Amino acid sequence: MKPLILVDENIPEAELYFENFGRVERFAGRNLTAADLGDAKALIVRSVTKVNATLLSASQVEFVGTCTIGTDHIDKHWLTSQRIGFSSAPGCNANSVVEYVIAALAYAEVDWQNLSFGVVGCGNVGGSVYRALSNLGAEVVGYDPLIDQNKFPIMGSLSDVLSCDVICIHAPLTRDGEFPTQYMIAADELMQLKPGALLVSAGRGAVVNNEDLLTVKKQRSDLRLILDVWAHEPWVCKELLAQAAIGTPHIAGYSWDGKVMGTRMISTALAQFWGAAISSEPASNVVTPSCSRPLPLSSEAWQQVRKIILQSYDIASDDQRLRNLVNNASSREDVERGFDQLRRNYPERREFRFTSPVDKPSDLAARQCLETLGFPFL
Ligand SMILES: NC(=O)C1=CN([C@@H]2O[C@H](COP(=O)(O)OP(=O)(O)OC[C@H]3O[C@@H](n4cnc5c(N)ncnc54)[C@H](O)[C@@H]3O)[C@@H](O)[C@H]2O)C=CC1
Ligand SMILES: O=C(O)C(=O)[C@H](O)COP(=O)(O)O
Repeated sequence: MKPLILVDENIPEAELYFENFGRVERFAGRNLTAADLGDAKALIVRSVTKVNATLLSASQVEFVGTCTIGTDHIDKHWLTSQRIGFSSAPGCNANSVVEYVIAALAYAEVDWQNLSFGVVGCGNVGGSVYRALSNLGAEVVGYDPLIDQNKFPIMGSLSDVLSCDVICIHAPLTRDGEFPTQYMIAADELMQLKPGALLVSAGRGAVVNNEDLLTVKKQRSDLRLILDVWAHEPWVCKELLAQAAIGTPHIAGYSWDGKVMGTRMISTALAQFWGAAISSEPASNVVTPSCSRPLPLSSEAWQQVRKIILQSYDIASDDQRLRNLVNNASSREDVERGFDQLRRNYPERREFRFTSPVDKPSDLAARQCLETLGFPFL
């Protein structure tokens, strides 16, 4: 009999990608316990399942895969000590997060052309955001003390980044090492932000101290917030959400293409671990942003671009669904349950390169800009 592979219910296409080398059974990620593991040989999770000795020490699991970029929910040292195989899916939904940021800017009517952007964490996600914004003609500075400082044209200190018009946070959640990120953006950092600054938080909620954020935002009505991640998920603070220009339930990386890429990358890793045949082309994180810098956009052309971006990704609906949930919930449990439901039932969102706008904009610069973003006009 084929080995049992337990797969989170929120991982699409698992049957397609895993069933030729195992029996797939689904589980609800947030509630998985040691007693549910049975004779599973592989466990495939998302970020809501804490994988550690408590969950696995009495199990037969020999491989853990997470169809996510982030790994802060996994005790990797313990897995290594037990010789349990492990793989994450680096970069699988990086392009989805880039498109989230672009759609959020479009929805908030932030014309990126003459603004300065600071990117905290310049890995697969932050690096792609950096390149996408530079390609669109924005001025970008990165802060990432752990990478080669020549990797991007302009790197600076955290203060340099905090002095920009827009600050995009894409650092992972870490609690140790020389540069831990937990609460790295707290009251002092928030008070440094320039008047009218816009903060985009799409890494992990606890990189930003949410209590400080609420306090500072109440004192500084000039600041604008775009929040996809929350320090105490699945709970969302109603007061903080009310202060956000855009608030979404941790779905920046939830394009259909990004999620399926995660499934494919982990099925490839498991097949390699077991020496099984791979059921599809080997997966990679495919998107290479174009390097051409488009022509400057007139304000009318920018509006054409904005409209097409928002037709492709209706971020307003993501924001509205979260507000409906949080504003109508009668208890903390309601919010937590609803948050997970919004994520489980997330609509199929295709990336820009798979959506053909109905109207081709008449303006050449608008068309070039959209092509730079990946829209397939030609
Ligand atoms: N909102 C969402 O839906 C999603 C959120 N994420 C989050 O974004 C994080 C980043 O993703 P990737 O870029 O793909 O990861 P990555 O591992 O490729 O890059 C992370 C970068 O952050 C840098 N970094 C670490 N500590 C730092 C610090 N103290 N200050 C500044 N930079 C620091 C690292 O050097 C690295 O270059 C993930 O760990 C995950 O938590 C990822 C995908 C979707
Ligand atoms: O890849 C990551 O890291 C993410 O944050 C995911 O996009 C979030 O997905 P879940 O694993 O929390 O469903």
